[in-house]
Amino acid sequence: MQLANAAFSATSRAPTSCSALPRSSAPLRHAVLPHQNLVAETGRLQPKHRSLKPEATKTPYPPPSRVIQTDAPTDVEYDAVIVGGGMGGLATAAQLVAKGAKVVVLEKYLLPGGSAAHFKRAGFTFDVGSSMMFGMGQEGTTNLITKCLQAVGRQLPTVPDPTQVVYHLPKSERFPQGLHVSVWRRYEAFLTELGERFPHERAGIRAFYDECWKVFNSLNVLELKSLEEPRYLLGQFAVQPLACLTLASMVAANTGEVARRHIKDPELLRFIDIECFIWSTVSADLTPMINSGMVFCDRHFGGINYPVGGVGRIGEELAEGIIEHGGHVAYKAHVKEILLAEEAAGGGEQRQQRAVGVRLADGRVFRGKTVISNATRWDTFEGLIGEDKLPTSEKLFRQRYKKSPSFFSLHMGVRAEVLRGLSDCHHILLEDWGKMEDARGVVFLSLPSLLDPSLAPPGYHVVHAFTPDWIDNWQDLSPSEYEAAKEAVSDQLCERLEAVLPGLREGIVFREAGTPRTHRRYLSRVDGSYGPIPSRRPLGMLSMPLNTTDIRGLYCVGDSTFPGQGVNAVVFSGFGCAHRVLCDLGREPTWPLLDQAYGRLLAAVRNAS
Ligand SMILES: NC(=O)c1ccc[n+]([C@@H]2O[C@H](COP(=O)([O-])OP(=O)(O)OC[C@H]3O[C@@H](n4cnc5c(N)ncnc54)[C@H](O)[C@@H]3O)[C@@H](O)[C@H]2O)c1
Ligand SMILES: CC(C)=CCC/C(C)=C/C=C/C(C)=C/C=C/C(C)=C/C=C/C=C(C)/C=C/C=C(C)/C=C/C=C(\C)CCC=C(C)C
Repeated sequence: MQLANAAFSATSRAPTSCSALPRSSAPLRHAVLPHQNLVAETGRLQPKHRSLKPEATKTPYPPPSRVIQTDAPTDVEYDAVIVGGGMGGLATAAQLVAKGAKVVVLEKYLLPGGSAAHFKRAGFTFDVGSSMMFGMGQEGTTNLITKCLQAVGRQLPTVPDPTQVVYHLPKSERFPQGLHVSVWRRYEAFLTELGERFPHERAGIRAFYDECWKVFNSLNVLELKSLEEPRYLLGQFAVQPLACLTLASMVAANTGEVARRHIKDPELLRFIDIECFIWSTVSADLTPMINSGMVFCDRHFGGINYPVGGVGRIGEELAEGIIEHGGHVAYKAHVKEILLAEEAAGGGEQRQQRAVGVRLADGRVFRGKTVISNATRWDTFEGLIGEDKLPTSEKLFRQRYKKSPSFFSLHMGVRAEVLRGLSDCHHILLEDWGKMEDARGVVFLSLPSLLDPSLAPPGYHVVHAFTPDWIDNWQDLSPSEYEAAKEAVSDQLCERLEAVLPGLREGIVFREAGTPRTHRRYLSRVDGSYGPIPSRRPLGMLSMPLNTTDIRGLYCVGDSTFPGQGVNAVVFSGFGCAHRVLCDLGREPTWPLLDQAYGRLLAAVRNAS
C-alpha cells in the first residue's frame, strides 16, 4: 500500500488536490502527549521543527545534498545483480555485502525503499506505505529490520507506539456503539480489553493468542536464514529441537482453523478475521499460522516502533550502509530484461537456462553470477523474462495465488487541533462486516506525527488514510474523469474519517491522493498490487515459493516469496535469499548431495500443495 508519486514529481508539478497552504499562519505548538516522552532504547527523539513554507513544495526530495548515484561499473561480473531497491532487495544486498560479496542494486526510481520509502511535501514527510513497523525491537532473533541495519553498521532511533492499532468496528446488537478494541503494546492489557468485550470467551481468547506465542517463541530463538538450506536447518534442529518441532507442527496450519479450536463466538471470530485482514488482506482461513504468530506477538514483544524521520529512513540507511561496504546502489536504473544463457544440465544432452545478467532500458548490461529480482513474480516472469519462457512452477504459482487489490491512499497535512486528544497512531474503521473484503471497505488510518513530530511543521500533523481498491476501478478514464474520481473518493474517505477525526475536513491544509494506477506507475508493481494472496486455502506456509526459481541463478525476493507482504516479512525473505545465494556461490558451507535432494523434496511439496 503505497504512494510514491509525490517524491518524483515534487520538483515538477503542484499538488493535484490540495487546499491552499496558509501563507502566514502563526504556527501552533505541538501538544506534547505523554507517550512522546517515551524514547526507544536505540536513541533519543529530537523533534526538528520546520516552518511551514509554501516554497517547500518546490524543494526536491531527497535534498540536493544527497547524491543520487545513477552509475555503477558495468565491466565486472557481480556476485549478485539485484533488480529493485525495495526492502527485500536492500535486505538481501545488505546481507551479501556484509559477507564480502560484490553486489549491485539497480533501482528504477530515485529513492531506496520501494513501498517503504517516504516523500516530502510542503514541510510534511509522508510514508509511501504503512507506518506500522514490526521487527524494530532490540531483543530476540525476529527483530530483523534492526539486525539488517546492524549488518551494515547502521541503527535508527525509534519511538515506541503504545498500541499497535485501535479497531473501530461495526455496530451490532451487542455493541450498539460499535466494537472498539485497542491492541495495547502490553499483551495482558490487550487480553483484558478484548476479554471485557467478550467475557464468555476469555479462556478461548487467551488459548488462541497463546498458540500464537508458541509460534513466535519458537521463531524468536532460531537464527533466521534460508529454509532452502538443509545444513542450516539440521543445525537449528540440533540446537533448538523443541522450537523446530513446534514450527514443523504449524507449517501447514492456517489461522482460522486454530482460532476455531478455541473460540466459538461468531462475532469474535470475525474480529480474528480482521486481525489478519489488516496485514494479509485476506481472512484468517487464508492466513498462515506462522505469519500470525509473528504479527500477533512481535507487536507485544518488540512492539511497534516508528523510525524517527520516517519509514523511508530505513531504506536510506541500508542503501548508505551497502555502499559503505563496497556495494553499488544505482537509481534511475530501469531493468528491462533478465538475460538468460543455455548451459548443460547434469551430465547428459539436456540443456537448461541460467540467468547471467540484466539489460537496462538505456542499454547498459550488468553481468552477474546470480540475478535476484525484487520485482513481483508477475513483473519478473512476464515483464523481464517473457511469458513464453514461464517455468512450470510459475504456472502453478498463478493457479494458487492471485494479485491482491491495490490501495487508494490519501496523504494529508492537517492543523494540530484535528488530532487533539488522540495518542494512538494506527486506526482501522469498518462500518459493515459484510464489506470487509470489498474495495473501499476497510479504512486504514495512520497518524505517525503523533509519535514523531518532526514529520510535520509545528502546529500541524500528518494524516495518511488508505483503503483497498482495484486498478479496474481506475482504468479507461479521461484525465478529467480520473481527477474528478480522485476528488470524489477522497471526499468520501474524509467524510468517513470524521468518525475518528471530527473536524478533519476544516483542518486540512494539504491533500494528495494516490490510486492503484499511481502505485503501478511509481512502484512498478503489476496492477499496483500489494502482493500475492491465495486463490484457495493454502497449505499454511508451505504453498508459498521461497527464493530459488526453476531458472538457475535466478532468485526472487520480496513479497512474492515466503512469508509475503510486510517490511519485516520481506526482510526475512532477504535474509533467506542472501544465505541461499552465498551457499550457491560457495561462500557459505553446504552439503551438496543433501542440498540437491532437499531442493527436489521442497519443489515436490510445493508443486503438490
Ligand atoms: N508496515 C509494513 O509492514 C509495510 C510498510 C510499507 C510497505 N510494506 C510492504 O513491503 C512489501 C514490499 O516490499 P518488496 O521489497 O517486496 O517490494 P517493493 O515493491 O517495495 O520494492 C520493489 C522495488 O523494485 C523496484 N523495481 C521494480 N521493477 C524494477 C525494474 N524493472 N527495474 C528496476 N527496479 C525495479 C521498484 O521501483 C521498487 O523500489 C509490500 O508487501 C508492502 O506492502 C509493508
Ligand atoms: C523447512 C520447513 C518447511 C519446516 C521445518 C520447520 C521450521 C524450522 C520452520 C521454520 C520457519 C521459519 C523460520 C519461519 C519464519 C517466518 C517469518 C520470519 C515470518 C514473518 C512474517 C511477518 C509478517 C507476515 C509480517 C507482516 C506485516 C505486515 C504485512 C504489516 C502490515 C501493516 C499494515 C498494512 C499497516 C496497517 C495499518 C493500519 C492499521 C493503519
